[in-house]
Amino acid sequence: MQTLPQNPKLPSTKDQKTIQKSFTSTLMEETVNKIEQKALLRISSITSHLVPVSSSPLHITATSMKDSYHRIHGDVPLNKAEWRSCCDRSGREFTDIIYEKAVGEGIAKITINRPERRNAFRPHTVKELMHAFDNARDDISVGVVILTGKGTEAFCSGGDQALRSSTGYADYDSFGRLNVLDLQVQIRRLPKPVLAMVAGYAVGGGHILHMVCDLTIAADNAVFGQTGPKVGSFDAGYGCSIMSRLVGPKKAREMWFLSRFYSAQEAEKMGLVNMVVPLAKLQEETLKWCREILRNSPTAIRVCKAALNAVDDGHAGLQELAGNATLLFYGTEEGNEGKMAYLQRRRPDFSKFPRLP
Ligand SMILES: CC(C)(COP(=O)(O)OP(=O)(O)OC[C@H]1O[C@@H](n2cnc3c(N)ncnc32)[C@H](O)[C@@H]1OP(=O)(O)O)[C@@H](O)C(=O)NCCC(=O)NCCSC(=O)c1cc(O)c2ccccc2c1O
Repeated sequence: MQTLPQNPKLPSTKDQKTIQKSFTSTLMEETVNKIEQKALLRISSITSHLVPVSSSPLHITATSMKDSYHRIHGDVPLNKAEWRSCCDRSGREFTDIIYEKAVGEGIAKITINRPERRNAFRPHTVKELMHAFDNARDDISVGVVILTGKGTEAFCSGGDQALRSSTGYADYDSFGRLNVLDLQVQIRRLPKPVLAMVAGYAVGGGHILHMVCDLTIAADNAVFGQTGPKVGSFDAGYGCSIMSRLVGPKKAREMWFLSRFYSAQEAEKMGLVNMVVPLAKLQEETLKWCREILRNSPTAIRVCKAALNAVDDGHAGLQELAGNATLLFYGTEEGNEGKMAYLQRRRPDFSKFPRLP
């Protein structure tokens, strides 16, 4: 046990004893707290995969802990967001999607709006999705983007099979397209987190869309799977490589070769989703995650997203990550000295900048 150091400045032995007593009891209290916290965490880790955390009677999360980290960074508000709807860049209403921003918060929400087709996308849908993602990227007040589907039946059921032709999916042009591949890359490279909020089916190309998002919050009615091999299609790009990274090579083969469907709970166990919540709590939980992310450093998140993708994305991944280094360098005096010297037609003086070890 720790003892107080002998201090000649302390007034009396009696007082010292009193202080020693209160010091000891504080220490004991802290120790009991720590043991309690460890036990709570242990119980939480055992039970969290058995029942959705939010519906568990043992609703114990790290945020209920009492240490200074949790006291300072603790809970985020769970209030509903007030959504303001946005038009496309020419001021026209979107037809296949709903694009909204939360008033006073850095959250954009993009909803695929073809519920009568289980939110299957056609080329025009993808075109609109790309416009919205572009806008969310360029809007500096937006820090996080939610991608979801209208209604509770489906997040997205992939490409609209009624429009599939020998040249891809065709609607507004006489030729077909596979433009969802460009959308996947756009989400992957977006320097802000994208959260998939999944209720109902996320299958086929819709399953791949949730996989390319950074995080997935699923309702307990969500269903995940690839259908390609049953409908004469496949996505041998991100659809295979990202899946293999997420669930491992064996499980990825199972998902593609057998084309089965998996429940939300199974998907969570496989590492396909971050959290499963009751359908009624889906929006609330997703907003909570967004708000928690928005409290953190946007630059740290931006660089981490690029870094987490860099190895898998090869040259393109490195380019994205390295672009962040350049961006940060432009904000330094050293970077600025180079620019100023060029503009002032003089030799740059980098001598005052340290060569850090
Ligand atoms: C998603 C389902 C399992 C849902 O079944 P459920 O019984 O709940 O509903 P219905 O089947 O009755 O559907 C209601 C209604 O929606 C229509 N619909 C659903 N999905 C689609 C779709 N993908 N395309 C067109 N229409 C769809 C359905 O026909 C009904 O209409 P009614 O008029 O009859 O009311 C089930 O619907 C289902 O299995 N859907 C198909 C899933 C699928 O196979 N998707 C395509 C996979 S391939 C793909 O997505 C894909 C797209 C790309 O752009 C690629 C690009 C590059 C490479 C690969 C690509 C790729 O593989």
